[in-house]
Amino acid sequence: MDHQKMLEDFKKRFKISLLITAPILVLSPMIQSFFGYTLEFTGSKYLLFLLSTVMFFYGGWPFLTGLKDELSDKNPGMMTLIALAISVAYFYSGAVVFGLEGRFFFWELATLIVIMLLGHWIEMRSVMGASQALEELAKLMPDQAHKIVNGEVKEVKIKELKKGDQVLVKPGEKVPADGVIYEGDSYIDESMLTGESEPVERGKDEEVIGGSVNGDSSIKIKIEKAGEDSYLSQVIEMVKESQAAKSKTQNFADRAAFWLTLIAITAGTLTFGSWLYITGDLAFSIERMATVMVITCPHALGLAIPLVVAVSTTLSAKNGLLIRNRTAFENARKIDTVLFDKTGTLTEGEFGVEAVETFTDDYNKEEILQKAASLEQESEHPIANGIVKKAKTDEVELLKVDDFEIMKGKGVIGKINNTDMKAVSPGYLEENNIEIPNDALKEGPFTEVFLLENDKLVGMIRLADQIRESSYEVVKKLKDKGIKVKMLTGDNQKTAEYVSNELGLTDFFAEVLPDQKQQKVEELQAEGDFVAMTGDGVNDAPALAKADIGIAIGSGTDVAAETADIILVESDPLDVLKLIDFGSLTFKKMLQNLFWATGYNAFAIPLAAGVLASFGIMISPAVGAILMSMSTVIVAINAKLLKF
Ligand SMILES: Nc1ncnc2c1ncn2[C@@H]1O[C@H](COP(=O)(O)OP(=O)(O)OP(=O)(O)O)[C@@H](O)[C@H]1O
Ligand SMILES: [Cu+]
Repeated sequence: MDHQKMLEDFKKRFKISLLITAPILVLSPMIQSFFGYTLEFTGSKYLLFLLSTVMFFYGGWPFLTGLKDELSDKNPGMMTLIALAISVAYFYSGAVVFGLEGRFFFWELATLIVIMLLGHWIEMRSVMGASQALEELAKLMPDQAHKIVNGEVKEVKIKELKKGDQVLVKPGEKVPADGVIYEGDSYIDESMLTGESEPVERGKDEEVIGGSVNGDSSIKIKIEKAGEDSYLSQVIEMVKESQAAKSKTQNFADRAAFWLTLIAITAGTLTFGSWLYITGDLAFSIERMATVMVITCPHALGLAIPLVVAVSTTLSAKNGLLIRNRTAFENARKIDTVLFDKTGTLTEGEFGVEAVETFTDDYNKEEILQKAASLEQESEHPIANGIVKKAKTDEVELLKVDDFEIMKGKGVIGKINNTDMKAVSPGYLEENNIEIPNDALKEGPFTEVFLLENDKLVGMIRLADQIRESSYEVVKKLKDKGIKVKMLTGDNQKTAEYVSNELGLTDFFAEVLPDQKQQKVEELQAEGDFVAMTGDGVNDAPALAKADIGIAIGSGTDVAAETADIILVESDPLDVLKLIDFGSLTFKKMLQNLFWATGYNAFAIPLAAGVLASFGIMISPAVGAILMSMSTVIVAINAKLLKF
């Protein structure tokens, strides 16, 4: 049954049970003596029994079936407790009707069931409120889109959109799917998707995400990803998965709920035994036992963590933190070292060519660029992109390359006109004892690529990458928190040192080959550090997987960073701070909820057991039920109060 139906069911059962409770109260001897009237006629006690039977089976049904489910799962919990309590009350009273010495519990039974139903109904509403957060995400998608067919605008349902369709997005409307603008430009508000507070300007050939809100001018977009492939659908899917998966904290809470149930049954039985021994009053002892079982019901405990999870994962997703592994996220408070990848993480990862040099008379500068760019055509590396881009703007013709190969972390290799050519790092030159010309390596955010012909150095291209504006802030703030900030890069010592000094890093590791990054993480872990690794996810995958917390900086709509625990959608290193703060906050909420849910038993159980009976303080099973429902509602409200 889905939640909405269950909610309706509880409501109906509550109302009908409430109606049946009225005559039960009127017919109950105890109520009568309290109000000083007598209503007894032949068979009146059988009528009372009949009404209570209806009450027990109709009103108590959700709890009785719950008992069956829990026992067949071998996981006794709150339904078991409630079912036990009402069964004891019902069968004992029934026995009294048919001759056993004692008194009836019918009115207690009725009020207990009514309050339990009401409590679970209210609870469910709070619970649904908290878990509705995910539906809010789904609601970000509009229902309709204006598709452009042969120049005419046609209204279509979102579901009908396919890759390649052209749609018009009017001012103020939501973008219906992920796509690329082919006409117009506008400011796009992505705050609901990524947490980026300022609208961003997007023009021709730039990407827009489905669910974001168009600013004040019309744009036309060509759809790249619609339906299930769209960014938003993937995010929702991911949030669902991470909500369904259990974190360590969740497992702990589940175990605690199980133990609490056992404690409740034990405490109930002990209470029963003790009172029976002390007073010899069977009825009184049963009432105390039922109250203990009801009040100890671990309902709040069962919900303490899932409610926080529901709120937390959705809030994170809305703010551009996609959580794939919740245990890692909840561990964010433990981070004492953050390891950043350099290129594309601390720096923009967009290389511009600063200078082209030639070291021989056989080549002019343009030829150096031409050969290098030709080699780099096939590579996806940001350095390669920078070089190829420069060649294109300079309108340099690119040559055909044979036997192209990538030397990971070192450069590229290939044949041009049957001559071996390489574009490589300074590290490669050192390894092969090729002398690097004086002054070739310049101080600054520069990366040099050397061109070799038949292993002879012929030229060089110097590229520059910018340090991200926000890197300065994130390093400072992390250090203020007492967290060590280190950098890992495949780039050369000199560049790494420059960036490290600029940013004020704790430490850095340069010329680390892609397959050594993971080892570095291990080394730090061996020193006892709890390491968060932040990288762009492409060549950092093993290191991300190895780190205690792997954080991928996914650019734009790329959600597919498979090995990371957490993905930062905005590609902003500052989000690492948000992650640590929000992760710690989420964990704190969970602890608070666990405390509320378990701690309240410390006073509730003795109270219910009648420890204060000699002071005249004693609560009925129904009041016990009110208290137990209240503790659940408090837990739900506390979860809902979580703020990003
Ligand atoms: N396609 C390429 N062309 C030329 N040189 C390359 C190429 N790919 C890698 N290199 C050289 O190898 C070095 C290390 O590259 P690698 O991909 O391991 O690190 P990176 O991605 O540049 O830096 P980071 O580790 O900070 O992300 C580069 O700095 C560059 O000198
Ligand atoms: Cu409960």
